[in-house]
Amino acid sequence: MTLSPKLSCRNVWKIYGPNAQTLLQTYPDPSDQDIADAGVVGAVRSANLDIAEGEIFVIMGLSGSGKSTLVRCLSRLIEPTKGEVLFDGVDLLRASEPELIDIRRHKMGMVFQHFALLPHLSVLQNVSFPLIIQGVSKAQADIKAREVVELVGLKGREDNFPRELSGGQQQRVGIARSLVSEPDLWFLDEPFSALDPLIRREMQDEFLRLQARLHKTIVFITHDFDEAVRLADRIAIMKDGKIIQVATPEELLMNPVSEYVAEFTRHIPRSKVLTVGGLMTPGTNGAGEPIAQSAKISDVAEQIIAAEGPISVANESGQIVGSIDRVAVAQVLFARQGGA
Ligand SMILES: Nc1ncnc2c1ncn2[C@@H]1O[C@H](COP(=O)(O)OP(=O)(O)OP(=O)(O)O)[C@@H](O)[C@H]1O
Repeated sequence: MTLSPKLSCRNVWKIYGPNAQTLLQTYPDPSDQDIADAGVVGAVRSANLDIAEGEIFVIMGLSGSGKSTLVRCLSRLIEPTKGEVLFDGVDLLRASEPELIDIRRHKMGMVFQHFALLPHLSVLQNVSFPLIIQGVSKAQADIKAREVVELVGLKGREDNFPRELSGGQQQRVGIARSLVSEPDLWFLDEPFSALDPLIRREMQDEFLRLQARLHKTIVFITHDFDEAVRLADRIAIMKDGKIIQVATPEELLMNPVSEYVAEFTRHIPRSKVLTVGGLMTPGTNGAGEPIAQSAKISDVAEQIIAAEGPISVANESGQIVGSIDRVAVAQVLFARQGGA
C-alpha cells in the first residue's frame, strides 16, 4: 500500500427517496430502523475506502447490496447524498461539471456488463471513438486504437463489426475502448457476468495479464466470490449498503468478521488462496532450500509434505522469516470446508 491512496472515500452515503438529505441531517448515522421509518432506501451507508495505486480492488456483494451505487458515487456518475470522494487528492464532489467531464475522459475508464458498442462502426472505429471525441486526429486515433486492439487479442479483427464477433470478443472491444484513453483509474462493473463460464475464466486470465502490463488502479465489481478471489488484491464485502469487511482474499478466508462473510468463503479450496506466509511459524526453525512466503499452499504442498522437518520460508528479499511443516499444510489440505 502506498501512503497516499489513489482513490478514497469518506463517510459516503447514498439514500434514495424523498427527504434523504433531511434524514442525514437529523440522524448523522441512521439505523436500519430510522431508514425504514423514513421510507427511504439506504443504497450506500457510510462507505470508507482507501484504494492504492496499482491495486485490483474488488467490491463484492449479493444483488442489491449497493455495489453499483457505490462505484457510481466514486466516479460521481451518481451524486452521493453525503460524503467525500478524493481522487489523486482532488475532492470530486467539489469539482465543476467541466472538470468532471475532463477527469472522466482522461483519467477514468469504465466497462459495464451491458456496454454499448456502436453496431454500425467497425472494431477499430469503436475503439478509437473516445479519442475522436477528445479531438485526437483520425490518423493518431487509429494508431493508438490498433495498439489496444492488439493488446486485448483482437489483432486481425479491426474491420469486423460487433455483430460478427462472439460475446467474449465483443467484451474485449469494450475493454479496448475503455483503455484507449489510457485511464489511471479503471472501473469495471460485472464486465464478465454475461459470458459463459469457460470464456469468463479466459477473460479473467486475460484481464490479469493486461493488468500485469498496465498497472492500473482498478475497482472491479462482482457478485461472484470465486471471481473476486481470483482477481483481487483486496476485497470489500458489502451487505445492505454497508461495507462489512475489507481484506485480502487470504485474510477473508482466515479471519472472516462474521458468519455472513464466512459463508461466501466456504466452498473456496483453501490451499489455492492461503499462502505460506499466512501459515508459517515465525523464526529460524526451518531447514533446506527456502520457499517463498508468497507461494500458494497448493503449489508447494508436495514439497513441504515430502520434507522430514520444517522448511525455511523466505520473504521477497530472500531473508528467512519463518518455517512451515507438513502438519500446517495437512490441516489446510484435509480441513473440512469451513475450517481454516
Ligand atoms: N434510482 C434508484 N432509486 C431507488 N432505489 C435504488 C435506485 N438505484 C438503486 N436503488 C436501490 O439501491 C440498492 C442498491 O442497488 P445497487 O444497484 O447499487 O446494488 P448492486 O449490489 O449493484 O446490485 P446488482 O448486483 O443487482 O447490480 C437496491 O436496494 C436498489 O433497489
